[in-house]
Amino acid sequence: MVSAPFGRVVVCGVGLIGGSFALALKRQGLVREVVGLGRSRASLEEALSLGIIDSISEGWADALRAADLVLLAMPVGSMTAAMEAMAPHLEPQTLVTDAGSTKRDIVEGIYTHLRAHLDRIVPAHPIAGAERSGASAATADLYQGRKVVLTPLVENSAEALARVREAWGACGAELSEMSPQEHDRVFAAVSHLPHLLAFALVHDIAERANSDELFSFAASGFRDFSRIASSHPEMWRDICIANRHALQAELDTYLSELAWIRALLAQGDGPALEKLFTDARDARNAWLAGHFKA
Ligand SMILES: NC(=O)c1ccc[n+]([C@@H]2O[C@H](COP(=O)([O-])OP(=O)(O)OC[C@H]3O[C@@H](n4cnc5c(N)ncnc54)[C@H](O)[C@@H]3O)[C@@H](O)[C@H]2O)c1
Ligand SMILES: O=C(O)C(=O)C[C@]1(C(=O)O)C=C[C@@H](O)C=C1
Repeated sequence: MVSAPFGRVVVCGVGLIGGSFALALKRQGLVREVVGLGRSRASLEEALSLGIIDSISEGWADALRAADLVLLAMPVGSMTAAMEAMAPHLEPQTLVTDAGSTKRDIVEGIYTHLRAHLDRIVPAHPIAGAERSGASAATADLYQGRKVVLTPLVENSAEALARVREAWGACGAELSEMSPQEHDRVFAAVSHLPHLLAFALVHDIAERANSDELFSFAASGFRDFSRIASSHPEMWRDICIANRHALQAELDTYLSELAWIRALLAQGDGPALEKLFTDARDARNAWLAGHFKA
């Protein structure tokens, strides 16, 4: 239950994630106007024509005037600069959240550039998305029934935290909280590594002399494994660089697993291979059925 509407909401980076947030709040009747801010005039015009935003702002000074809530939804590598630019214009009533896929770097940026506003900046990460990007991919129900992880700052006021929880909750999300460190470790394993592997496999196939032949026979197994290699390269560059330490650790663990599997193949050890596949299938099926400790 949301206690009061948000009035003026500013979305910086009106793509899949920012656009879906705006549409969800609009559908709930929780916002009087959504102001869009971004890097590309053409994509903001598109968001305007799709009814995702109500106006385009030329800069932070104009956008932040009487703003109730700001969502930062551009690639994580651009967020720190945005924080620096917005700092002089942030008014005392304005709440800020973000949608960045990494959290340690975002929290570091907040402490560097928005120190005077720590009570009301609540970092977040919606665990929902797609390989598609841009305003035209945005939908009002993207967050419905999906998780949003908040990494609140100790300085957050109870009221600010409650209001930001209300905003994401109104989008239909289930909320949880963790530290930025834990967040980045968890998502290195279950989001960032899988994307890296998908990009790597497709890149490897594409670079081969007989890639046309290989692609011509690739079917649904390849399609399922590689779907996320259609994701936005800039976004994933930024995520991988921001979380590179945790990601390298995950990559090392994965390389050990591959080395073990390679050894089983070299030994022709069918039973061990079958056990590994059975364990993996059982684990995935249990995950699909929601059988895991929360
Ligand atoms: N796509 C996903 O599955 C997903 C899921 C959860 C979180 N995220 C995070 O959400 C953010 C946005 O991702 P998306 O999928 O909406 O990407 P997107 O490409 O659909 O949208 C990003 C928007 O930001 C704009 N932009 C780029 N650089 C900018 C800058 N310096 N200043 C202002 N605007 C800028 C782009 O023009 C674009 O409109 C990223 O931080 C990403 O890590 C993405
Ligand atoms: O569904 C997809 O295409 C996604 O990649 C979404 C996904 C993920 O599950 O890894 C990607 C990045 C995010 O930060 C959160 C969600």
